[in-house]
Amino acid sequence: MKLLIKAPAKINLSLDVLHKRPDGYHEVEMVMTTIDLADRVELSLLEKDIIKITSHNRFVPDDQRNLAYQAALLLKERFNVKKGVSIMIEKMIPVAAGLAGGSSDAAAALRGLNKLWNLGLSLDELAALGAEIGSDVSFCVYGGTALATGRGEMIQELPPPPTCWVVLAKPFIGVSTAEVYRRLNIGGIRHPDTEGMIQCIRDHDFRGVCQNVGNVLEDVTLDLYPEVAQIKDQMKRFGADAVLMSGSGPTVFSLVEHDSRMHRIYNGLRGFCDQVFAVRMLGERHTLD
Ligand SMILES: C[C@@](CO)(OP(=O)(O)O)[C@H](O)COP(=O)(O)OP(=O)(O)OC[C@H]1O[C@@H](n2ccc(N)nc2=O)[C@H](O)[C@@H]1O
Ligand SMILES: Nc1ncnc2c1ncn2[C@@H]1O[C@H](COP(=O)(O)OP(=O)(O)O)[C@@H](O)[C@H]1O
Repeated sequence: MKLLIKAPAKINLSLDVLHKRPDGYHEVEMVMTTIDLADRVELSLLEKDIIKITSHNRFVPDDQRNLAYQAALLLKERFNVKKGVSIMIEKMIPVAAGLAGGSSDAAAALRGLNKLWNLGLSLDELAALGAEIGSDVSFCVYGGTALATGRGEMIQELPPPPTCWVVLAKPFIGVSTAEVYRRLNIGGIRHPDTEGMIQCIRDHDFRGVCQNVGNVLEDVTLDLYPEVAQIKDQMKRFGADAVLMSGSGPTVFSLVEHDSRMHRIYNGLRGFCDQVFAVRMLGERHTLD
């Protein structure tokens, strides 16, 4: 038996850090949404009791470091599964980009293996297991749009944001999330208006959403990699309605209402950056079918 699961990337429309916790993680408030840029995760049932990972992308680990492997191992150990799985990841999401590609692969593995191994778990149960793998995995289990709090694993569903284009550009650098959090000067943070963002999403107010985007990790990554600031400037010059770095970066995204501007930004950035995408947001949450 084989299953093909779509594992979409996320962007952070707003990302705030409230304080550093005693466990070393940071307490966050993030408005996140999934976009139509997705890895394809193919799961094949193996009678032999092994987890096998393959991917054609040389940046994707093919062993226990892979978050999808960790998802399979967690389910096997927790529910005493004696069957195996072969996981093939067709990577479309840039790696170490602030787009939660690895977390989304893990979430897809959780959703798919629930079916392949007949575990009968709910999305809430899968999301709780996902939190054991990484802070972004719970959100990726549900997909859609949400407010994420705690260290990112506490998820409250939100309605989809107003329809627009999302143009993404990733420079040829990878960013360490741990390092970006470590370098953050919590005392100097200018906090985004998370409540304002949520209200604008509820009101279908595109201008308001654009005015309320904000990411407190942006300055840290901009200091480390000036090319991220250059991409932001380019997107603004080409007429983006809003421009922000996603997560810990280095991917920058712009929100764009009109098709003609989307084309202008996409074409302008392609000469400047190695990975550029123009996609829609995915409004709906995943379902267990
Ligand atoms: C910044 C964000 C925003 O969505 O995404 P990315 O840029 O990774 O996509 C997330 O907070 C990243 O989530 P994720 O990448 O799952 O983080 P984890 O694997 O749990 O943690 C990696 C490291 O980041 C730091 N970390 C992560 C989350 C958090 N709330 N506080 C932290 O301090 C910790 O040092 C941890 O060791
Ligand atoms: N399935 C996976 N896809 C991509 N990277 C993975 C995966 N599993 C583990 N990793 C590791 O996780 C790191 C962060 O990758 P990724 O999830 O793409 O970025 P981010 O945390 O910035 O959203 C990578 O450097 C890679 O070594």
